[in-house]
Amino acid sequence: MDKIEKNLFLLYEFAVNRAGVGIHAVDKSGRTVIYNDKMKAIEGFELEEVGDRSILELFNFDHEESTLLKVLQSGVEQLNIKQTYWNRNGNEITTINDTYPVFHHEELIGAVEISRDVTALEKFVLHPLRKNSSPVTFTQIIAASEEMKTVISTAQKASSTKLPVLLIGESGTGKDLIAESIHNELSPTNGPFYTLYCNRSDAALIEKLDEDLNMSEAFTLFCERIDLLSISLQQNLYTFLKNSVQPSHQFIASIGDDPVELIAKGVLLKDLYYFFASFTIRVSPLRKRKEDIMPFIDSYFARRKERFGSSLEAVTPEVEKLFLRYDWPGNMRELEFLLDEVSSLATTEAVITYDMLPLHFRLKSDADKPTQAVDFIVQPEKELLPLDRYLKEAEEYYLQKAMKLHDENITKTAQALGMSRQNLQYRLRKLKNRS
Ligand SMILES: Nc1ncnc2c1ncn2[C@@H]1O[C@H](COP(=O)(O)OP(=O)(O)OP(=O)(O)O)[C@@H](O)[C@H]1O
Repeated sequence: MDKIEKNLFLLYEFAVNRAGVGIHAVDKSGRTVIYNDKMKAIEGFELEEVGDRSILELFNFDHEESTLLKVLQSGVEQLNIKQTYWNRNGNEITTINDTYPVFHHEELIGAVEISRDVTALEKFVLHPLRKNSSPVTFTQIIAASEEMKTVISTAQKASSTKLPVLLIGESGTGKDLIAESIHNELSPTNGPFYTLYCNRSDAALIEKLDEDLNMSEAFTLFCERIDLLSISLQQNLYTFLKNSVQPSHQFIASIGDDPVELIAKGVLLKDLYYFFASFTIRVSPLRKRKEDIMPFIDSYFARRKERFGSSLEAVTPEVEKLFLRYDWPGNMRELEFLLDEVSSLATTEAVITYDMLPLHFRLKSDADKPTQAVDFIVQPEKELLPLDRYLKEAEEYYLQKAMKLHDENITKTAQALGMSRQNLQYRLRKLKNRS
């Protein structure tokens, strides 16, 4: 490389690494030649792990499953392909990908994938019922169970003291909703409500908090899932919080598990825990307060009717029984997604019947009735599924069970299933995209 070319290369390299989109380029044999910083953040790989390795080897998938390879083979671009998956660090990511073949003098020399991380946007779009409506208040939180009633009354007390609050609960139990309700209950009212999505925060973002938050106006800062930040970023966050404490600001954080265990495992900084722990609110998983299920469904139908004129207003007793028996590992979020899925397919129906439930849910929720599994698969009165669809559903069911058995640990599950970690992760990601 002469000097001009070398300088140009350095400039390109600089630009590629500062780009706000993920860039992954492979040469014509499928070997990775460019893997920029944003792509590393999205997928959770390091260049050393990816560089000079074929993507087939890296992700352990078949030719037809990789868009980069598809494009290499066909020479045809693939645009706007949306993917949602868990990256290598266990974070759920949604990207929109454009993949292009690259030609030089009409000869194909490689392919480039450009990924836009739309995770935050997706989060916004996925909750149109909530985000487009008026600010969240305690009255919108379904609390039929004694557990949730206690949560609400403790949260109301917290908002009257303005002390920092720590919300503890599994994913999807409603911690965000409670945080926003505390903010909207404050008196006098606070200015803006900021959410720091810790599972997507990088060092720069935490450093920028100082610049981004206007310290002179009263605000609420909700640090969502601080346990997902690295310990060094938790330390940075703690330093920032300590220096910005003012009586007018409200600080709230959430974590996904018991703090004592998280501290013992070394994933939660003790100082940060103590900062928020003045008011600790534990939100039980939905399986421990099933009284909230049916009232939530009623309120879901009412909101849908009001916003979209939907005709749905009930579920059959059979579906109700199934919902009350099922454990809802994804809590209210899982129930809400399921209702979204069923409602989007409904036309004029007023009642959700068992047949309207998606197959993946029927398989999961019938899991505790193994003796009926065979009857369920082949029922004389129902049409048989095409084999490939059935196999896909069975794969999803089996992988989910295996993950649950190994506490959602990908490495252990992959070992048990006799496959590589990347292969399992890739399959889970693919199933997620289908659902
Ligand atoms: N008690 C409830 N009443 C009404 N809606 C609820 C309730 N609990 C949860 N939801 C709804 O379920 C979805 C998930 O809730 P939310 O995002 O608050 O959960 P979370 O505990 O903060 O999850 P994560 O830890 O993954 O951030 C949201 O759409 C929320 O509106």
